[in-house]
Amino acid sequence: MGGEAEKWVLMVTARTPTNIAVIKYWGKRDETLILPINDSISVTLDPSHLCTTTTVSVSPSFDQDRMWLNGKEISLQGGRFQSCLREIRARAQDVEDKKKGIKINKEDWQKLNLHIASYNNFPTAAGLASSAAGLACLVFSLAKLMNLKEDNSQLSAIARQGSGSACRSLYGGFVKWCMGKEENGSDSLAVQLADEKHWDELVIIIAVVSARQKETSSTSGMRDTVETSALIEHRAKEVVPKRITEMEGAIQNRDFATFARLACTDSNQFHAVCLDTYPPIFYMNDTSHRQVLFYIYYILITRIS
Ligand SMILES: Nc1ncnc2c1ncn2[C@@H]1O[C@H](COP(=O)(O)OP(=O)(O)OP(=O)(O)O)[C@@H](O)[C@H]1O
Ligand SMILES: C[C@@](O)(CCOP(=O)(O)OP(=O)(O)O)CC(=O)O
Repeated sequence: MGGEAEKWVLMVTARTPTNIAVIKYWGKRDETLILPINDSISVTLDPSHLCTTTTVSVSPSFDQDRMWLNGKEISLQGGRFQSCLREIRARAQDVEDKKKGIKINKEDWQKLNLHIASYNNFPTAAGLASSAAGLACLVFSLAKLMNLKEDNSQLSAIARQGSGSACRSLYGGFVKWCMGKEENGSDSLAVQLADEKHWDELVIIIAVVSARQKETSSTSGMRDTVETSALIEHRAKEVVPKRITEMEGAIQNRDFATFARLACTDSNQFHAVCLDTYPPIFYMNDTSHRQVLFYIYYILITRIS
């Protein structure tokens, strides 16, 4: 380790958008590695809208890993944060900043502590996938700080271990999380189906009708569903595989009628398995029942040729 040992600080800031699932992930086959019971597909939002901004910094003067979320210190002791930190440190490379006279050898990352400050510009834990943007941003910014060689798909497998939906936020556009078959999760990662320019007439409008924290987190809600719902196996094995194939086709062909029908029916089935869970989970309120929560508008732009 070089530089004036006690004084230097190296930092990286990254911004990551959230993603909205159009074929939803709900249910795990492995709780620790976060392996899902079905594939899912999402649309990543424009990074200038709903997003997380995370600054990660390292200094020999930091005496422990610490994290602040929206200005308030939170514990990094949870298994999910620890999995991400461990996986990233294991892949860390040498880093040199000649201007600052800093040289960090890859072994040094095991001893150096991190300070992490993250902000969501939208409600946290309210059903707008803050864990997706948050954990993807954490993994991406740490990968930059520690000079990882892994590509986004390999990073998505690390982000997945922080929060399942986070693996899809490593890419823009339309993204598929392939559930994978391996027990160690090595093939459970995100791939980009089409980039953000592919369907630029598609506009997603998110209307927040309640910014309150959800009563049941996704993590515990899907655990209860897998344990108690009689419908979830039928959804995961029979319904979703067909919808995934159809949705991939709808995206490739920019077929809005099919895209909208699948997104709406899949969302409705997700809420149906929540209701089929014991005790039942209610994520929709009266306003969402009046169908103003999500509207996806397809704007046909008339081009003068
Ligand atoms: N910026 C962030 N950095 C790190 N962790 C975050 C960040 N934002 C949220 N989280 C973590 O994600 C948790 C919220 O996840 P949860 O899945 O319950 O809600 P959500 O992701 O907002 O909604 P949903 O999963 O229904 O779309 C927070 O309690 C926190 O632990
Ligand atoms: C309804 C969902 O948004 C559920 C997201 O669940 P999380 O990814 O937040 O759950 P954990 O993996 O336990 O962190 C559907 C989806 O994003 O596919």
